[in-house]
Amino acid sequence: MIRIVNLYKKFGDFLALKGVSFDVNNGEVVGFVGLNGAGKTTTIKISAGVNFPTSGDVEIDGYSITKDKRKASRNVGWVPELPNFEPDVKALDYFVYLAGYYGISSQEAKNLGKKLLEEVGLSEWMNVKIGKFSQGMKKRFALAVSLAGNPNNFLFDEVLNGLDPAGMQFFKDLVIKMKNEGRAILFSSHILSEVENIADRVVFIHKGKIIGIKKMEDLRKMVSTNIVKAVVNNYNEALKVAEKYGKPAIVNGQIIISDFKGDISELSSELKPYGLIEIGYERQNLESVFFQLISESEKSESR
Ligand SMILES: Nc1ncnc2c1ncn2[C@@H]1O[C@H](COP(=O)(O)OP(=O)(O)OP(=O)(O)O)[C@@H](O)[C@H]1O
Repeated sequence: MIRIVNLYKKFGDFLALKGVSFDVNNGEVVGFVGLNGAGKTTTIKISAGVNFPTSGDVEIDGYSITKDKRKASRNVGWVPELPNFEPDVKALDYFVYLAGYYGISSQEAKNLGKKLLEEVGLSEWMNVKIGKFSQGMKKRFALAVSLAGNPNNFLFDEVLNGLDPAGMQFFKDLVIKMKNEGRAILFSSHILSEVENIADRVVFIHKGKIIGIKKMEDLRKMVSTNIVKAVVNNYNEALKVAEKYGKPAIVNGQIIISDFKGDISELSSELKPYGLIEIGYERQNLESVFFQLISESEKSESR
């Protein structure tokens, strides 16, 4: 189990994490979703023990990553967004070297490396230098390394980014397998629909704060069809009009009215004086639910 407790992280004067707390239970996949720069990687690096929090802590199966780092980090595997390995070393040799950190002897590591590199689809590449690997192959290699200590908890940071469809399916299938084995998995993405078929719950982060924790089934229920989108010149006045028709918010320079009630042609006439450019029903998808949460959080922030 991964327990993230009130994490704060400062980079100079910039507060990148502002009290991040949530749990990932055993046998659960938690999607960790936020826009670029939201704080996902910072949270994950702290949880992996490769970065320190300014305050707060992460417990991995009860071990504190700040006070009992050795035990905690042994129990967590981490697949980074952009794995960075020594380019001139062959995959299997590198695996043996890295497995040394887990206290695995070199003969044992060699056998384990062969098995794990095969499992992640790199059997043909064991004696090839990592510098020759594509980004997707580096992620598979990072996965093999993270499996070396057979940890019960995993952190996947934007692993699907830049992968081909076969690579994406490989990682998704693996995550489901790990979940069924009872492991705790935190899986970050900036695209909610990417985690749709694997996550049990989704933790939304925005500007260093958790802005919502939702069960996947509840998120699906939120995807309704009664959404209207309008583009106007004068947003402030148009917003007041839109309030009569539902719950409006400005998202990406558009007025998005959720829970829309009424007649769209009447609204269209009412918005004309405010420079109406475009209006129509929005095909609602999971991503609009994500943007809705962001816009609600921005609104409450400005209050
Ligand atoms: N080493 C650092 N020094 C200064 N600022 C940093 C550093 N690392 C991250 N930040 C800042 O902290 C914020 C959160 O960054 P982080 O990488 O955690 O976001 P993210 O959600 O993972 O985004 P992305 O999807 O782009 O990776 C950003 O504003 C980023 O610029």
